[in-house]
Amino acid sequence: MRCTRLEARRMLSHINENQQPQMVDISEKAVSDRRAVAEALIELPPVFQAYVQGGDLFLKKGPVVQTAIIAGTMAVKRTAEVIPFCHPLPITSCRFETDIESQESGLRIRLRCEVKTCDRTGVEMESLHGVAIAALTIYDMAKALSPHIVIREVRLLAKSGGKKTLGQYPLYGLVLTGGQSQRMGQAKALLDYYGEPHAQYLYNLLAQSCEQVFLSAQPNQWQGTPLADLPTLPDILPQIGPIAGILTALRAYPQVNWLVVACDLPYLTTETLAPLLHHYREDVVATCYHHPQEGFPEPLCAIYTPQALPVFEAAYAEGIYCPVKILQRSPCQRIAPPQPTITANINTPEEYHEALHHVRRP
Ligand SMILES: Nc1nc2c(ncn2[C@@H]2O[C@H](COP(=O)(O)OP(=O)(O)OP(=O)(O)O)[C@@H](O)[C@H]2O)c(=O)[nH]1
Ligand SMILES: [Mg+2]
Repeated sequence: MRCTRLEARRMLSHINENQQPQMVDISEKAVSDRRAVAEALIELPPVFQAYVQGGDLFLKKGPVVQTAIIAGTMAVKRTAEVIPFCHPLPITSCRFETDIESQESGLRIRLRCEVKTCDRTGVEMESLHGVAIAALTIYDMAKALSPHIVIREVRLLAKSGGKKTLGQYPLYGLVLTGGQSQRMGQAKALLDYYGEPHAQYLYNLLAQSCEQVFLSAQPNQWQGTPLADLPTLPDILPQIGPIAGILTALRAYPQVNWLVVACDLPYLTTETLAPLLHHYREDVVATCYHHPQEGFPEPLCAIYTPQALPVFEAAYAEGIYCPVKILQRSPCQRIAPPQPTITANINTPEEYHEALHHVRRP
């Protein structure tokens, strides 16, 4: 598989000019507050159920969950000693949340570890190391009673901090390109307003403020085109309009903010996107522009929070596929567009030729 230009640039910082691995140089990065949350699930057979008491599991070696938290906290502080290219960081907070669930099949212990620092790089390795060692400690404390213990789903739930985050979540970008462009008669994502395919232009624009950007498309839609190398999230739902792309993205990365834009918006620039980023709110489903005349919310130039996933799932289950309707019935923050044209989408060849006059000012 060919790697994208972005991946190539990222990979380069992990190797030196002699192709040897090295620690990424973060000397020039800005210091900022950073947070990461990781989770692990541990499954234990039914024999353990008799030992649960007040949120812990009391076995011969002692209180299992409490001991795991201590082990995990120590692990968090020593991550850089264990993982070769990990930077040592001052940990300003380390908190575990635990939950024991009793099921027919046995016990399920869920461990979450939230780590904070204020530094030049993130603490995701620290939170992952913390839950991994806490889970191994549970295994060690419990194995004498039964070795049939499974540690599963050690994963990162959230990471924030640095430039490309909003509130407590990282910002990801999605350029919707999965439509059929029937009215245009040619792919809208490939139209040229600024000297390159417009989806490429929007990808670059979003990459200025987003940690990762994806094209939302049909599987293999852009093979053999200039967009082929861009990271893509292929729809996992039928081609029922933009909701298919938005829901695919929300499901794939539920713990991020999504800046979603349609590929047929020619007037988006750093300046016209700035108010959305500036007015972002975490306690709503989306922050979006409203249409100056009609007054409805524009869902295809908006920032969605993780709250959008259950809202879109419910709408999809009810057969409501129109994103405008979904936003109209959800708590969202609408802001006035700095220019009325920002939300103008271009659907026909006539509109395209007209728009070219406006975007290419001398
Ligand atoms: N991922 C994804 N994006 C879609 C889908 N349908 C439409 N879009 C995108 O959503 C945005 C708005 O859609 P429309 O204006 O209807 O665009 P379109 O469907 O390509 O154009 P028409 O065929 O003329 O309706 C565009 O950026 C489309 O590429 C879909 O099923 N999946
Ligand atoms: Mg359409």
